[in-house]
Amino acid sequence: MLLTSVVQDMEFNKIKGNMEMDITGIAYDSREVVEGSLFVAISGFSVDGHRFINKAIEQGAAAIILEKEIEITEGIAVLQVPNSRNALARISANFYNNPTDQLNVIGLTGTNGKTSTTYFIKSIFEQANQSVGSIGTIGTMINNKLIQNKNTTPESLNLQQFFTKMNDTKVDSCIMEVSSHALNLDRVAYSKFNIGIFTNLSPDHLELHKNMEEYFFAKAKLFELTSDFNVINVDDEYGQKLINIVKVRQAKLITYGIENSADIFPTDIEYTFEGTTYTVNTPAGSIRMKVNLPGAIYVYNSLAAIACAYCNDIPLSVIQKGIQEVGGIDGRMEVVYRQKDYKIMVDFSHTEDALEKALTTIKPYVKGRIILVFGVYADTSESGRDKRYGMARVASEYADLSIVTSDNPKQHDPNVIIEEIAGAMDEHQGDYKTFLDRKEAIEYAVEVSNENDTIFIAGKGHERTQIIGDQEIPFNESEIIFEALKSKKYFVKSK
Ligand SMILES: CC(=O)N[C@H]1[C@@H](OP(=O)(O)OP(=O)(O)OC[C@H]2O[C@@H](n3ccc(=O)[nH]c3=O)[C@H](O)[C@@H]2O)O[C@H](CO)[C@@H](O)[C@@H]1O[C@H](C)C(=O)N[C@@H](C)C(=O)N[C@H](CCC(=O)O)C(=O)O
Ligand SMILES: Nc1ncnc2c1ncn2[C@@H]1O[C@H](COP(=O)(O)OP(=O)(O)OP(=O)(O)O)[C@@H](O)[C@H]1O
Repeated sequence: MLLTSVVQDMEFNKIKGNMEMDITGIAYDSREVVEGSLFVAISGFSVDGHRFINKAIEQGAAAIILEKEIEITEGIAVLQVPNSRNALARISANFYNNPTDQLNVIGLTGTNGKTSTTYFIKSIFEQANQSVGSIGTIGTMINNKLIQNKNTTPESLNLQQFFTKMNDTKVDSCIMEVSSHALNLDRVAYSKFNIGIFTNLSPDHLELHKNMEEYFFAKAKLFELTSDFNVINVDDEYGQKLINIVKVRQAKLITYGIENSADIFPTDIEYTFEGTTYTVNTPAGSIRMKVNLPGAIYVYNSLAAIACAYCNDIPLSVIQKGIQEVGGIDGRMEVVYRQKDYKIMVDFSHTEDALEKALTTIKPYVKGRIILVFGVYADTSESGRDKRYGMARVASEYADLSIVTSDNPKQHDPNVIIEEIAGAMDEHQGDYKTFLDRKEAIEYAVEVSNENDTIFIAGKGHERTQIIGDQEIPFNESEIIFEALKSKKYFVKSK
Protein backbone atom coordinates (compact mmCIF):
# COMPACT_ATOMS: atom_id res chain seq x y z
CA MET A 1 0.00 0.00 0.00
CA LEU A 2 1.25 3.52 -0.78
CA LEU A 3 2.54 5.42 2.25
CA THR A 4 0.08 8.27 1.50
CA SER A 5 -2.81 5.79 1.82
CA VAL A 6 -1.38 4.16 4.95
CA VAL A 7 -1.26 7.50 6.76
CA GLN A 8 -4.58 8.80 5.45
CA ASP A 9 -6.49 10.85 8.08
CA MET A 10 -3.54 10.65 10.46
CA GLU A 11 -2.61 13.78 12.37
CA PHE A 12 1.09 14.68 11.92
CA ASN A 13 3.41 17.63 12.33
CA LYS A 14 6.21 17.11 9.86
CA ILE A 15 7.01 14.99 6.84
CA LYS A 16 10.32 14.24 5.20
CA GLY A 17 10.90 11.98 2.20
CA ASN A 18 8.91 10.26 -0.52
CA MET A 19 5.24 9.65 0.38
CA GLU A 20 4.50 7.71 -2.82
CA MET A 21 6.61 4.69 -1.85
CA ASP A 22 5.10 1.26 -1.32
CA ILE A 23 4.88 0.04 2.28
CA THR A 24 5.09 -3.73 2.77
CA GLY A 25 3.95 -3.83 6.39
CA ILE A 26 3.89 -2.08 9.77
CA ALA A 27 5.99 -2.78 12.88
CA TYR A 28 6.17 -1.18 16.33
CA ASP A 29 8.98 -3.50 17.41
CA SER A 30 12.31 -3.18 15.57
CA ARG A 31 12.76 -6.95 15.82
CA GLU A 32 9.69 -7.43 13.62
CA VAL A 33 10.79 -5.04 10.85
CA VAL A 34 11.23 -6.51 7.35
CA GLU A 35 12.27 -4.90 4.04
CA GLY A 36 9.93 -2.00 3.20
CA SER A 37 8.25 -1.77 6.63
CA LEU A 38 6.90 1.36 8.25
CA PHE A 39 8.37 1.44 11.78
CA VAL A 40 6.50 3.26 14.55
CA ALA A 41 8.72 4.41 17.42
CA ILE A 42 6.81 4.30 20.74
CA SER A 43 8.03 5.94 23.96
CA GLY A 44 7.34 2.95 26.17
CA PHE A 45 7.00 2.40 29.90
CA SER A 46 10.27 0.50 30.15
CA VAL A 47 12.27 1.58 27.08
CA ASP A 48 12.07 4.27 24.43
CA GLY A 49 11.26 2.84 20.99
CA HIS A 50 13.08 5.82 19.41
CA ARG A 51 16.30 4.11 20.51
CA PHE A 52 15.64 1.33 17.99
CA ILE A 53 15.12 3.48 14.90
CA ASN A 54 18.61 2.79 13.53
CA LYS A 55 18.11 -0.94 14.16
CA ALA A 56 14.79 -0.76 12.27
CA ILE A 57 16.51 0.99 9.33
CA GLU A 58 19.25 -1.65 9.30
CA GLN A 59 16.52 -4.30 9.10
CA GLY A 60 15.00 -2.58 6.04
CA ALA A 61 12.51 0.00 7.35
CA ALA A 62 11.51 2.37 4.52
CA ALA A 63 9.60 4.88 6.65
CA ILE A 64 9.48 5.95 10.29
CA ILE A 65 6.74 7.45 12.44
CA LEU A 66 8.10 9.11 15.55
CA GLU A 67 7.27 11.65 18.25
CA LYS A 68 10.71 13.15 18.90
CA GLU A 69 13.08 15.36 16.87
CA ILE A 70 15.65 12.84 15.66
CA GLU A 71 18.06 13.09 12.72
CA ILE A 72 17.29 10.22 10.31
CA THR A 73 19.37 8.87 7.38
CA GLU A 74 18.53 10.33 3.92
CA GLY A 75 16.17 8.27 1.79
CA ILE A 76 13.91 7.25 4.65
CA ALA A 77 10.46 8.86 4.89
CA VAL A 78 9.86 10.38 8.33
CA LEU A 79 6.56 11.56 9.86
CA GLN A 80 6.38 13.24 13.25
CA VAL A 81 3.19 12.72 15.23
CA PRO A 82 1.89 13.94 18.61
CA ASN A 83 1.13 10.40 19.80
CA SER A 84 2.76 7.31 18.28
CA ARG A 85 0.33 4.79 19.80
CA ASN A 86 -2.63 6.68 18.36
CA ALA A 87 -0.84 6.91 14.99
CA LEU A 88 -0.18 3.15 15.11
CA ALA A 89 -3.91 2.50 15.60
CA ARG A 90 -4.82 4.83 12.70
CA ILE A 91 -2.35 3.36 10.20
CA SER A 92 -3.11 -0.24 11.24
CA ALA A 93 -6.84 0.28 10.59
CA ASN A 94 -5.98 1.95 7.23
CA PHE A 95 -3.49 -0.74 6.19
CA TYR A 96 -6.01 -3.53 6.83
CA ASN A 97 -8.94 -1.58 5.27
CA ASN A 98 -10.89 -1.04 8.50
CA PRO A 99 -11.77 -4.71 9.08
CA THR A 100 -14.28 -3.92 11.87
CA ASP A 101 -16.57 -2.42 9.19
CA GLN A 102 -17.30 -5.97 8.01
CA LEU A 103 -17.43 -7.68 11.42
CA ASN A 104 -20.04 -7.70 14.19
CA VAL A 105 -17.84 -6.61 17.09
CA ILE A 106 -18.93 -6.80 20.72
CA GLY A 107 -16.67 -5.11 23.26
CA LEU A 108 -16.88 -5.81 26.99
CA THR A 109 -15.37 -3.62 29.61
CA GLY A 110 -15.55 -3.45 33.42
CA THR A 111 -13.39 -4.61 36.32
CA ASN A 112 -14.82 -8.11 36.75
CA GLY A 113 -16.94 -10.54 34.78
CA LYS A 114 -15.68 -9.85 31.24
CA THR A 115 -14.24 -13.31 30.57
CA SER A 116 -17.23 -15.15 32.06
CA THR A 117 -19.69 -13.02 30.11
CA THR A 118 -17.72 -13.70 26.92
CA TYR A 119 -18.23 -17.45 27.48
CA PHE A 120 -22.00 -16.99 27.81
CA ILE A 121 -22.26 -14.79 24.69
CA LYS A 122 -20.08 -17.15 22.65
CA SER A 123 -22.22 -20.11 23.65
CA ILE A 124 -25.49 -18.33 22.77
CA PHE A 125 -24.18 -17.11 19.40
CA GLU A 126 -22.93 -20.60 18.55
CA GLN A 127 -26.38 -22.00 19.38
CA ALA A 128 -27.63 -19.43 16.86
CA ASN A 129 -25.27 -21.05 14.30
CA GLN A 130 -22.87 -18.13 14.19
CA SER A 131 -19.14 -18.50 13.76
CA VAL A 132 -17.64 -16.64 16.73
CA GLY A 133 -14.16 -15.30 17.40
CA SER A 134 -13.01 -14.01 20.77
CA ILE A 135 -10.16 -11.92 22.15
CA GLY A 136 -9.37 -11.64 25.85
CA THR A 137 -7.56 -12.87 28.96
CA ILE A 138 -7.60 -16.48 27.77
CA GLY A 139 -6.15 -15.53 24.36
CA THR A 140 -7.50 -15.05 20.86
CA MET A 141 -9.78 -17.76 19.53
CA ILE A 142 -10.41 -17.96 15.78
CA ASN A 143 -12.24 -21.03 14.44
CA ASN A 144 -11.49 -22.88 17.68
CA LYS A 145 -7.74 -22.28 17.37
CA LEU A 146 -6.27 -20.53 20.40
CA ILE A 147 -3.51 -17.95 19.94
CA GLN A 148 -1.80 -16.76 23.15
CA ASN A 149 -1.96 -12.98 23.71
CA LYS A 150 0.66 -10.90 25.49
CA ASN A 151 -2.18 -8.63 26.64
CA THR A 152 -5.90 -9.09 27.36
CA THR A 153 -6.50 -6.51 24.61
CA PRO A 154 -3.67 -6.72 22.06
CA GLU A 155 -1.82 -3.74 20.58
CA SER A 156 -3.73 -2.02 17.72
CA LEU A 157 -1.61 -3.55 14.95
CA ASN A 158 -2.13 -7.11 16.22
CA LEU A 159 -5.80 -6.37 16.81
CA GLN A 160 -6.41 -5.21 13.22
CA GLN A 161 -4.57 -8.35 12.03
CA PHE A 162 -6.87 -10.55 14.16
CA PHE A 163 -9.99 -8.79 12.84
CA THR A 164 -8.72 -9.30 9.28
CA LYS A 165 -8.11 -12.99 9.96
CA MET A 166 -11.63 -13.28 11.34
CA ASN A 167 -13.08 -11.69 8.20
CA ASP A 168 -10.94 -13.93 5.96
CA THR A 169 -12.14 -17.05 7.78
CA LYS A 170 -15.82 -16.03 7.72
CA VAL A 171 -16.22 -15.29 11.42
CA ASP A 172 -19.60 -13.57 11.97
CA SER A 173 -19.05 -12.00 15.40
CA CYS A 174 -16.02 -11.09 17.46
CA ILE A 175 -16.46 -10.84 21.21
CA MET A 176 -13.62 -9.02 22.88
CA GLU A 177 -12.57 -7.87 26.32
CA VAL A 178 -11.46 -4.27 26.24
CA SER A 179 -9.16 -3.40 29.13
CA SER A 180 -8.84 0.10 30.54
CA HIS A 181 -5.12 0.00 29.62
CA ALA A 182 -6.11 -0.66 26.00
CA LEU A 183 -8.56 2.24 26.02
CA ASN A 184 -6.01 4.57 27.58
CA LEU A 185 -3.24 3.50 25.23
CA ASP A 186 -5.42 3.77 22.07
CA ARG A 187 -5.16 0.05 21.23
CA VAL A 188 -8.82 0.00 20.09
CA ALA A 189 -8.90 3.49 18.55
CA TYR A 190 -10.39 3.51 15.01
CA SER A 191 -12.16 0.17 15.60
CA LYS A 192 -15.94 0.09 15.40
CA PHE A 193 -17.95 -1.76 18.04
CA ASN A 194 -21.55 -2.71 17.26
CA ILE A 195 -22.21 -3.32 20.94
CA GLY A 196 -20.42 -2.13 24.06
CA ILE A 197 -21.06 -3.86 27.39
CA PHE A 198 -20.23 -2.43 30.82
CA THR A 199 -20.18 -4.98 33.67
CA ASN A 200 -19.07 -3.07 36.79
CA LEU A 201 -16.28 -0.92 38.23
CA SER A 202 -14.37 -1.35 41.48
CA PRO A 203 -10.81 -0.40 42.47
CA ASP A 204 -8.11 -2.06 40.32
CA HIS A 205 -5.24 -0.98 38.08
CA LEU A 206 -4.96 2.25 40.07
CA GLU A 207 -1.21 2.27 39.48
CA LEU A 208 -2.00 3.27 35.89
CA HIS A 209 -5.16 5.34 36.36
CA LYS A 210 -4.29 7.11 39.64
CA ASN A 211 -7.90 7.34 40.87
CA MET A 212 -11.37 5.88 40.25
CA GLU A 213 -12.50 8.89 38.19
CA GLU A 214 -9.66 8.40 35.72
CA TYR A 215 -10.26 4.64 35.67
CA PHE A 216 -13.95 5.22 34.94
CA PHE A 217 -13.27 7.70 32.13
CA ALA A 218 -10.84 5.23 30.55
CA LYS A 219 -13.59 2.57 30.54
CA ALA A 220 -16.16 5.07 29.27
CA LYS A 221 -14.07 5.64 26.11
CA LEU A 222 -15.33 2.31 24.72
CA PHE A 223 -18.81 3.81 24.47
CA GLU A 224 -17.55 6.53 22.12
CA LEU A 225 -16.79 3.76 19.63
CA THR A 226 -20.15 1.92 19.67
CA SER A 227 -22.58 2.15 16.76
CA ASP A 228 -25.68 0.09 17.66
CA PHE A 229 -26.16 -0.69 21.38
CA ASN A 230 -24.72 0.16 24.78
CA VAL A 231 -25.51 -2.58 27.32
CA ILE A 232 -25.01 -1.38 30.90
CA ASN A 233 -25.37 -2.82 34.40
CA VAL A 234 -27.85 -0.49 36.08
CA ASP A 235 -27.07 -1.76 39.61
CA ASP A 236 -23.48 -0.56 39.47
CA GLU A 237 -22.78 2.97 40.71
CA TYR A 238 -20.47 3.66 37.76
CA GLY A 239 -22.96 1.94 35.43
CA GLN A 240 -25.48 4.63 36.46
CA LYS A 241 -22.91 7.32 35.74
CA LEU A 242 -22.21 5.84 32.31
CA ILE A 243 -25.93 5.64 31.52
CA ASN A 244 -26.18 9.40 32.09
CA ILE A 245 -23.34 9.98 29.65
CA VAL A 246 -24.46 7.63 26.85
CA LYS A 247 -28.25 8.01 26.94
CA VAL A 248 -28.12 10.89 24.44
CA ARG A 249 -25.89 8.99 22.03
CA GLN A 250 -26.95 7.32 18.80
CA ALA A 251 -26.31 3.76 20.01
CA LYS A 252 -29.41 2.46 21.81
CA LEU A 253 -29.20 2.00 25.57
CA ILE A 254 -30.17 -1.42 26.99
CA THR A 255 -29.90 -1.87 30.75
CA TYR A 256 -29.73 -5.00 32.89
CA GLY A 257 -29.84 -5.50 36.64
CA ILE A 258 -31.33 -7.31 39.59
CA GLU A 259 -32.11 -4.48 42.01
CA ASN A 260 -32.98 -1.44 39.91
CA SER A 261 -35.51 -1.11 37.12
CA ALA A 262 -33.91 -2.46 33.90
CA ASP A 263 -34.79 -3.61 30.37
CA ILE A 264 -33.47 -7.11 31.09
CA PHE A 265 -34.10 -8.39 34.63
CA PRO A 266 -34.59 -11.62 36.57
CA THR A 267 -37.45 -12.76 38.79
CA ASP A 268 -37.92 -15.88 40.96
CA ILE A 269 -34.20 -16.41 41.45
CA GLU A 270 -33.29 -19.75 43.07
CA TYR A 271 -29.69 -20.08 44.19
CA THR A 272 -27.87 -23.38 44.88
CA PHE A 273 -24.16 -24.20 45.16
CA GLU A 274 -24.29 -25.90 41.75
CA GLY A 275 -25.89 -22.93 40.01
CA THR A 276 -28.89 -20.65 39.73
CA THR A 277 -32.25 -20.70 38.00
CA TYR A 278 -34.29 -17.59 37.29
CA THR A 279 -36.89 -16.20 34.92
CA VAL A 280 -35.40 -13.60 32.62
CA ASN A 281 -37.69 -10.80 31.51
CA THR A 282 -36.91 -8.98 28.27
CA PRO A 283 -38.88 -6.72 25.92
CA ALA A 284 -39.19 -9.84 23.70
CA GLY A 285 -40.76 -11.97 26.45
CA SER A 286 -39.76 -14.10 29.45
CA ILE A 287 -38.18 -17.51 29.82
CA ARG A 288 -36.63 -19.65 32.59
CA MET A 289 -32.81 -19.72 32.67
CA LYS A 290 -30.39 -22.23 34.21
CA VAL A 291 -26.90 -20.95 34.96
CA ASN A 292 -24.37 -23.63 35.94
CA LEU A 293 -22.23 -21.30 38.06
CA PRO A 294 -23.19 -20.14 41.54
CA GLY A 295 -24.13 -16.76 42.94
CA ALA A 296 -25.44 -13.34 41.97
CA ILE A 297 -22.26 -12.54 40.01
CA TYR A 298 -23.15 -15.17 37.42
CA VAL A 299 -26.74 -13.93 37.30
CA TYR A 300 -25.26 -10.55 36.35
CA ASN A 301 -22.85 -12.04 33.81
CA SER A 302 -25.58 -14.15 32.20
CA LEU A 303 -27.94 -11.14 32.11
CA ALA A 304 -25.28 -9.12 30.26
CA ALA A 305 -24.97 -11.95 27.73
CA ILE A 306 -28.75 -12.24 27.36
CA ALA A 307 -28.99 -8.47 26.79
CA CYS A 308 -26.33 -8.74 24.09
CA ALA A 309 -28.13 -11.66 22.41
CA TYR A 310 -31.42 -9.74 22.61
CA CYS A 311 -29.73 -6.84 20.75
CA ASN A 312 -28.78 -9.36 18.05
CA ASP A 313 -32.41 -10.57 17.71
CA ILE A 314 -31.60 -14.08 18.92
CA PRO A 315 -34.78 -15.95 20.00
CA LEU A 316 -35.24 -16.58 23.74
CA SER A 317 -35.29 -20.37 23.34
CA VAL A 318 -31.85 -20.22 21.67
CA ILE A 319 -30.55 -17.90 24.40
CA GLN A 320 -31.83 -20.31 27.05
CA LYS A 321 -29.95 -23.22 25.45
CA GLY A 322 -26.78 -21.17 25.05
CA ILE A 323 -26.68 -20.17 28.72
CA GLN A 324 -27.39 -23.71 29.89
CA GLU A 325 -24.66 -25.16 27.64
CA VAL A 326 -21.93 -23.35 29.66
CA GLY A 327 -21.12 -26.16 32.07
CA GLY A 328 -18.35 -24.37 33.93
CA ILE A 329 -15.48 -22.03 33.16
CA ASP A 330 -11.83 -22.87 33.74
CA GLY A 331 -10.68 -21.30 37.01
CA ARG A 332 -13.99 -19.56 37.73
CA MET A 333 -15.55 -20.94 40.94
CA GLU A 334 -14.10 -24.24 39.78
CA VAL A 335 -14.57 -27.14 42.19
CA VAL A 336 -11.29 -28.97 41.66
CA TYR A 337 -11.99 -31.57 44.34
CA ARG A 338 -15.10 -32.55 46.26
CA GLN A 339 -15.75 -35.26 48.80
CA LYS A 340 -19.19 -34.81 50.37
CA ASP A 341 -18.97 -31.44 52.18
CA TYR A 342 -15.19 -31.12 51.72
CA LYS A 343 -14.38 -28.92 48.73
CA ILE A 344 -11.33 -27.36 47.13
CA MET A 345 -12.10 -24.49 44.78
CA VAL A 346 -9.95 -22.41 42.44
CA ASP A 347 -11.12 -18.95 41.39
CA PHE A 348 -9.69 -15.98 39.50
CA SER A 349 -10.84 -13.39 42.08
CA HIS A 350 -7.98 -10.92 42.41
CA THR A 351 -9.75 -7.72 43.40
CA GLU A 352 -11.43 -6.77 46.66
CA ASP A 353 -14.88 -6.73 45.07
CA ALA A 354 -14.45 -10.08 43.28
CA LEU A 355 -13.10 -11.78 46.41
CA GLU A 356 -15.94 -10.44 48.55
CA LYS A 357 -18.58 -11.55 46.03
CA ALA A 358 -16.96 -14.98 45.59
CA LEU A 359 -16.73 -15.61 49.34
CA THR A 360 -20.28 -14.42 50.07
CA THR A 361 -21.46 -16.74 47.29
CA ILE A 362 -19.89 -19.86 48.83
CA LYS A 363 -20.42 -19.01 52.53
CA PRO A 364 -24.00 -20.37 52.81
CA TYR A 365 -22.85 -23.74 51.43
CA VAL A 366 -19.80 -24.26 53.67
CA LYS A 367 -20.37 -26.67 56.57
CA GLY A 368 -16.97 -26.36 58.22
CA ARG A 369 -14.44 -23.54 57.80
CA ILE A 370 -13.51 -21.41 54.81
CA ILE A 371 -9.74 -21.73 54.39
CA LEU A 372 -8.67 -19.02 51.97
CA VAL A 373 -5.36 -19.03 50.08
CA PHE A 374 -4.66 -15.66 48.50
CA GLY A 375 -2.04 -13.08 47.60
CA VAL A 376 -2.35 -9.64 46.11
CA TYR A 377 -1.19 -8.90 42.62
CA ALA A 378 -0.34 -5.20 42.79
CA ASP A 379 2.67 -2.98 42.67
CA THR A 380 4.28 -1.57 45.81
CA SER A 381 2.81 1.93 45.29
CA GLU A 382 0.19 3.63 47.48
CA SER A 383 -2.67 2.34 45.28
CA GLY A 384 -1.27 -1.18 45.50
CA ARG A 385 -1.31 -0.77 49.28
CA ASP A 386 -5.06 0.05 49.18
CA LYS A 387 -5.68 -3.16 47.27
CA ARG A 388 -3.72 -5.22 49.81
CA TYR A 389 -5.64 -3.57 52.63
CA GLY A 390 -9.00 -4.16 50.96
CA MET A 391 -8.37 -7.80 50.16
CA ALA A 392 -7.12 -8.41 53.71
CA ARG A 393 -10.31 -6.85 55.07
CA VAL A 394 -12.42 -9.24 52.98
CA ALA A 395 -10.28 -12.23 53.99
CA SER A 396 -10.57 -11.35 57.70
CA GLU A 397 -14.31 -10.90 57.44
CA TYR A 398 -15.28 -14.01 55.46
CA ALA A 399 -12.54 -16.64 55.90
CA ASP A 400 -12.03 -18.63 59.08
CA LEU A 401 -8.35 -19.05 58.24
CA SER A 402 -6.37 -17.19 55.58
CA ILE A 403 -3.10 -18.38 54.11
CA VAL A 404 -1.42 -15.27 52.76
CA THR A 405 1.03 -15.88 49.93
CA SER A 406 2.42 -14.62 46.59
CA ASP A 407 0.39 -13.90 43.44
CA ASN A 408 2.51 -12.98 40.41
CA PRO A 409 4.81 -10.61 42.36
CA LYS A 410 6.66 -9.81 39.10
CA GLN A 411 9.45 -7.32 39.84
CA HIS A 412 8.01 -6.34 43.24
CA ASP A 413 9.32 -7.77 46.49
CA PRO A 414 6.73 -10.38 47.58
CA ASN A 415 7.94 -10.11 51.20
CA VAL A 416 6.89 -6.45 51.30
CA ILE A 417 3.50 -7.28 49.79
CA ILE A 418 2.89 -10.16 52.23
CA GLU A 419 4.02 -8.09 55.23
CA GLU A 420 1.54 -5.36 54.33
CA ILE A 421 -1.29 -7.85 53.88
CA ALA A 422 -0.36 -9.36 57.26
CA GLY A 423 -0.48 -5.89 58.86
CA ALA A 424 -3.98 -5.34 57.50
CA MET A 425 -5.04 -8.84 58.63
CA ASP A 426 -3.89 -7.95 62.16
CA GLU A 427 -5.84 -4.72 62.02
CA HIS A 428 -9.00 -6.61 61.08
CA GLN A 429 -8.30 -9.40 63.57
CA GLY A 430 -8.20 -12.08 60.89
CA ASP A 431 -6.72 -15.51 61.63
CA TYR A 432 -3.88 -16.09 59.19
CA LYS A 433 -0.51 -17.68 58.35
CA THR A 434 1.98 -16.49 55.75
CA PHE A 435 3.95 -18.50 53.18
CA LEU A 436 6.15 -16.82 50.60
CA ASP A 437 5.94 -19.90 48.38
CA ARG A 438 2.42 -20.32 46.93
CA LYS A 439 2.89 -24.08 46.57
CA GLU A 440 3.69 -24.39 50.27
CA ALA A 441 0.65 -22.22 51.06
CA ILE A 442 -1.65 -24.59 49.18
CA GLU A 443 0.00 -27.64 50.79
CA TYR A 444 -0.49 -26.14 54.23
CA ALA A 445 -4.16 -25.39 53.52
CA VAL A 446 -4.71 -29.02 52.53
CA GLU A 447 -2.74 -30.28 55.53
CA VAL A 448 -4.77 -28.37 58.13
CA SER A 449 -8.16 -28.83 56.46
CA ASN A 450 -10.86 -30.99 58.03
CA GLU A 451 -13.69 -33.07 56.66
CA ASN A 452 -16.30 -30.28 56.21
CA ASP A 453 -14.00 -27.42 55.23
CA THR A 454 -13.86 -25.56 51.93
CA ILE A 455 -10.45 -24.46 50.69
CA PHE A 456 -10.81 -21.47 48.39
CA ILE A 457 -7.70 -20.65 46.34
CA ALA A 458 -8.10 -17.17 44.91
CA GLY A 459 -6.10 -15.25 42.33
CA LYS A 460 -4.74 -17.48 39.61
CA GLY A 461 -7.88 -19.14 38.23
CA HIS A 462 -7.07 -20.56 34.78
CA GLU A 463 -3.43 -19.38 34.86
CA ARG A 464 -0.76 -22.07 34.71
CA THR A 465 2.27 -19.94 35.55
CA GLN A 466 3.54 -17.72 38.34
CA ILE A 467 5.52 -14.60 37.36
CA ILE A 468 8.42 -13.93 39.72
CA GLY A 469 10.85 -11.23 38.60
CA ASP A 470 11.20 -11.62 34.84
CA GLN A 471 10.58 -15.35 34.95
CA GLU A 472 7.32 -17.11 34.14
CA ILE A 473 7.46 -20.32 36.14
CA PRO A 474 5.06 -23.23 35.43
CA PHE A 475 2.51 -23.39 38.24
CA ASN A 476 -0.46 -25.73 38.12
CA GLU A 477 -2.75 -25.40 41.15
CA SER A 478 -4.79 -28.54 40.37
CA GLU A 479 -1.63 -30.66 40.26
CA ILE A 480 -0.40 -29.19 43.55
CA ILE A 481 -3.79 -29.84 45.17
CA PHE A 482 -3.92 -33.50 44.09
CA GLU A 483 -0.32 -34.09 45.15
CA ALA A 484 -1.04 -32.57 48.57
CA LEU A 485 -4.23 -34.61 48.93
CA LYS A 486 -2.17 -37.83 48.76
CA SER A 487 -1.17 -37.24 52.37
CA LYS A 488 -4.85 -37.12 53.32
CA LYS A 489 -5.77 -40.75 52.68
CA TYR A 490 -9.40 -40.21 53.65
CA PHE A 491 -10.03 -37.70 50.90
CA VAL A 492 -8.35 -39.11 47.80
CA LYS A 493 -10.78 -41.87 46.90
CA SER A 494 -12.89 -39.85 44.46
CA LYS A 495 -13.34 -36.32 43.21
C1 LIG B 1 2.63 -1.20 31.10
C2 LIG B 1 2.09 -1.49 29.74
O1 LIG B 1 0.92 -1.34 29.50
N1 LIG B 1 2.97 -1.95 28.84
C3 LIG B 1 2.54 -2.24 27.49
C4 LIG B 1 3.37 -1.41 26.54
O2 LIG B 1 4.69 -1.80 26.72
P1 LIG B 1 5.84 -0.73 26.92
O3 LIG B 1 5.35 0.61 26.53
O4 LIG B 1 6.37 -0.86 28.30
O5 LIG B 1 6.93 -1.26 25.92
P2 LIG B 1 8.49 -1.13 26.11
O6 LIG B 1 9.04 -2.45 26.46
O7 LIG B 1 8.81 0.06 26.95
O8 LIG B 1 8.95 -0.82 24.61
C5 LIG B 1 8.66 0.43 23.95
C6 LIG B 1 8.66 0.21 22.48
O9 LIG B 1 9.96 -0.20 22.07
C7 LIG B 1 9.84 -1.28 21.20
N2 LIG B 1 11.09 -2.07 21.18
C8 LIG B 1 11.55 -2.66 22.31
C9 LIG B 1 12.70 -3.44 22.26
C10 LIG B 1 13.40 -3.60 21.03
O10 LIG B 1 14.41 -4.28 20.91
N3 LIG B 1 12.88 -2.97 19.94
C11 LIG B 1 11.76 -2.21 19.97
O11 LIG B 1 11.35 -1.67 18.96
C12 LIG B 1 8.65 -2.05 21.75
O12 LIG B 1 8.09 -2.93 20.80
C13 LIG B 1 7.71 -0.90 22.06
O13 LIG B 1 6.97 -0.51 20.94
O14 LIG B 1 3.00 -1.65 25.21
C14 LIG B 1 3.14 -3.05 24.82
C15 LIG B 1 2.67 -3.15 23.37
O15 LIG B 1 1.33 -2.82 23.29
C16 LIG B 1 2.32 -3.93 25.72
O16 LIG B 1 2.48 -5.29 25.37
C17 LIG B 1 2.73 -3.72 27.16
O17 LIG B 1 1.91 -4.49 28.00
C18 LIG B 1 2.61 -5.16 29.06
C19 LIG B 1 3.04 -6.56 28.61
C20 LIG B 1 1.66 -5.29 30.26
O18 LIG B 1 1.94 -5.97 31.23
N4 LIG B 1 0.54 -4.61 30.22
C21 LIG B 1 -0.50 -4.70 31.22
C22 LIG B 1 -0.31 -3.69 32.32
C23 LIG B 1 -1.81 -4.50 30.49
O19 LIG B 1 -1.87 -3.82 29.47
N5 LIG B 1 -2.86 -5.10 30.99
C24 LIG B 1 -4.16 -4.94 30.42
C25 LIG B 1 -5.26 -5.35 31.37
C26 LIG B 1 -5.17 -6.73 31.97
C27 LIG B 1 -6.47 -7.17 32.64
O20 LIG B 1 -6.88 -6.61 33.68
O21 LIG B 1 -7.13 -8.08 32.10
C28 LIG B 1 -4.21 -5.76 29.11
O22 LIG B 1 -5.01 -5.41 28.23
O23 LIG B 1 -3.45 -6.73 28.99
N1 LIG C 1 -20.03 -9.70 37.75
C1 LIG C 1 -19.06 -9.86 38.63
N2 LIG C 1 -18.90 -9.00 39.68
C2 LIG C 1 -17.89 -9.13 40.57
N3 LIG C 1 -17.00 -10.14 40.53
C3 LIG C 1 -17.11 -11.02 39.51
C4 LIG C 1 -18.12 -10.93 38.52
N4 LIG C 1 -17.97 -11.94 37.65
C5 LIG C 1 -16.89 -12.63 38.04
N5 LIG C 1 -16.38 -12.10 39.17
C6 LIG C 1 -15.19 -12.52 39.94
O1 LIG C 1 -14.07 -12.01 39.24
C7 LIG C 1 -13.19 -13.06 38.84
C8 LIG C 1 -12.71 -12.79 37.43
O2 LIG C 1 -13.82 -12.94 36.55
P1 LIG C 1 -13.61 -12.76 34.99
O3 LIG C 1 -12.40 -13.49 34.57
O4 LIG C 1 -14.88 -13.03 34.30
O5 LIG C 1 -13.33 -11.18 34.97
P2 LIG C 1 -12.49 -10.33 33.97
O6 LIG C 1 -13.24 -9.04 33.92
O7 LIG C 1 -12.31 -11.02 32.68
O8 LIG C 1 -11.12 -10.19 34.74
P3 LIG C 1 -9.65 -9.75 34.13
O9 LIG C 1 -9.82 -8.42 33.49
O10 LIG C 1 -8.77 -9.68 35.31
O11 LIG C 1 -9.26 -10.80 33.15
C9 LIG C 1 -14.00 -14.34 38.95
O12 LIG C 1 -13.19 -15.42 39.25
C10 LIG C 1 -15.00 -14.02 40.04
O13 LIG C 1 -14.46 -14.29 41.31
